[in-house]
Amino acid sequence: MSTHTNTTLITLEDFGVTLNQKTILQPMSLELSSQQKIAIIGPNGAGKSTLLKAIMGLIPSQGSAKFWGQQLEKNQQRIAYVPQREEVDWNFPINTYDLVLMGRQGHLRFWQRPSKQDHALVAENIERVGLTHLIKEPINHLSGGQKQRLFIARALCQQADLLLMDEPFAGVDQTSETIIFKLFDELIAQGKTLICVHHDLARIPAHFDWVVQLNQGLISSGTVSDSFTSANLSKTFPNFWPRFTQPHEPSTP
Ligand SMILES: Nc1ncnc2c1ncn2[C@@H]1O[C@H](COP(=O)(O)OP(=O)(O)OP(=O)(O)O)[C@@H](O)[C@H]1O
Repeated sequence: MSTHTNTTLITLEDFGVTLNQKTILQPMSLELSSQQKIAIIGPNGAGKSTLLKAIMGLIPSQGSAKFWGQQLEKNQQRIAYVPQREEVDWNFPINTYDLVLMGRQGHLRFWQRPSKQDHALVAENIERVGLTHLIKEPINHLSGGQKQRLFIARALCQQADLLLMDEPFAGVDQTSETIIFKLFDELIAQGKTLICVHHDLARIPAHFDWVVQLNQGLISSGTVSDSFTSANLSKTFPNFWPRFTQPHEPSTP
């Protein structure tokens, strides 16, 4: 059993994104606690990826985003970002092992070579995501699900406390999905916090604790039981609801 306690991890205040004079995310304020599996959901173009990139400081934003009550720069090493698969150059000439080893970079001074412990951590995390047999393969030889697991292994090597993942289940086979969800539970038990942009609404109740609903701004943020409701989903997905039905909430005729 975990000895960690939930604390406020992310605090956004009037946090918004405007790019090329277009408002992508209206200013929002919210708090997210640690040691939870948090899903970010919303229709295409809702601003889900934008929110992750903006809080990671990869694109400009307005307002304030704090991690453990401090600016990003103070905590960068404690946060791992797993980008959407399409954003990675899979033809980059690097193999599975070396890509995961990159997760250790932030822990090394520029003159230091990876230590025995660094290499042990790489091997351990590659094993954890079930890719040991592909250790020497160039990354573009991996399947969709294996590619997602590869980046999760790199994030694990970083030994981050917060993992921000942009659609880690996109194009993932059943084996990879099972491995990743199991890993999520192990990470939560270790006190980590996971934030995932997620598309599969049917998986939310079973696999996530908290859900943030976006549609060009914040629609709702709350526990799955309180906030994953038809009322909120119809605001988040106005063009599709009631085509979506919640697994635990029968649709009304
Ligand atoms: N640099 C940019 N300049 C202007 N608009 C942008 C820029 N980057 C993204 N956008 C727009 O911001 C909106 C939100 O994009 P984003 O990728 O965050 O959506 P998303 O919710 O992740 O969508 P999806 O589910 O399709 O991945 C889109 O309308 C997109 O066209």
